[in-house]
Amino acid sequence: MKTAVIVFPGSNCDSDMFYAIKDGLGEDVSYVWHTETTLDDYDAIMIPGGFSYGDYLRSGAIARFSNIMPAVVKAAKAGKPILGVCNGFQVLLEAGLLPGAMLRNKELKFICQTTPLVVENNNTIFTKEYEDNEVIQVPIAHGEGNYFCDGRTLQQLEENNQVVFKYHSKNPNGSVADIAGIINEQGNVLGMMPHPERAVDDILGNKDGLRLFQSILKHWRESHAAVTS
Ligand SMILES: NC(=O)CC[C@H](N)C(=O)O
Repeated sequence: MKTAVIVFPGSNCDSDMFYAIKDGLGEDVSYVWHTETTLDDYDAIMIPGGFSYGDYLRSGAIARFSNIMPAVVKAAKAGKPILGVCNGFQVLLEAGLLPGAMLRNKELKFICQTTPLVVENNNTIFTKEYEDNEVIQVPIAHGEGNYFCDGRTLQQLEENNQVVFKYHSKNPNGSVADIAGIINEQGNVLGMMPHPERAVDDILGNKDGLRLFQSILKHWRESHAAVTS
């Protein structure tokens, strides 16, 4: 599986994502600078965390107009797995690839801590390696993680099982319905505020994030085998 990690000016979790794929998963991975215009060579696309364009206007609002974004939209339409973590989630929202918007944390403070999450939907290409309703520990690190959408959108998200992760026991940022991560209707674009790439090795404290990447790889291997057999 060939994975692209998109890099914008101000991305700062690109190396974490790169090594989660390279060392954690043992798969081929490349950085792709935001001025590039194609992702055709890649099987999976990662949009990492950080402060793209300094979070000016709104987090992700400028990165969303980068040259690489039409290729991200094309990959999304083609059904390739696309994972946006933290600032990556914010970019996906701004690009309209996921519904809703991100507000500043309720307490108006940047929060950096390991946080328990519930796997609300383990029937996705990103979460097959988790148990349903499993509680996992994943770090968060954000100032704008207060996910918001209107009531109708929330109802649709809940009805379609598009809420993939919720905060468990304590909501750190005030997000609607304790949402920590959502997937698109097609099931191939996941945005989440917590950082699974920071939980892929015992030396980082835990490996609960690794199974997310293993799920993507398993899905890719299964669909690849189906195509070639
Ligand atoms: N770690 C990150 O991606 C930070 C996200 C973001 N720019 C924020 O603070 O809200």
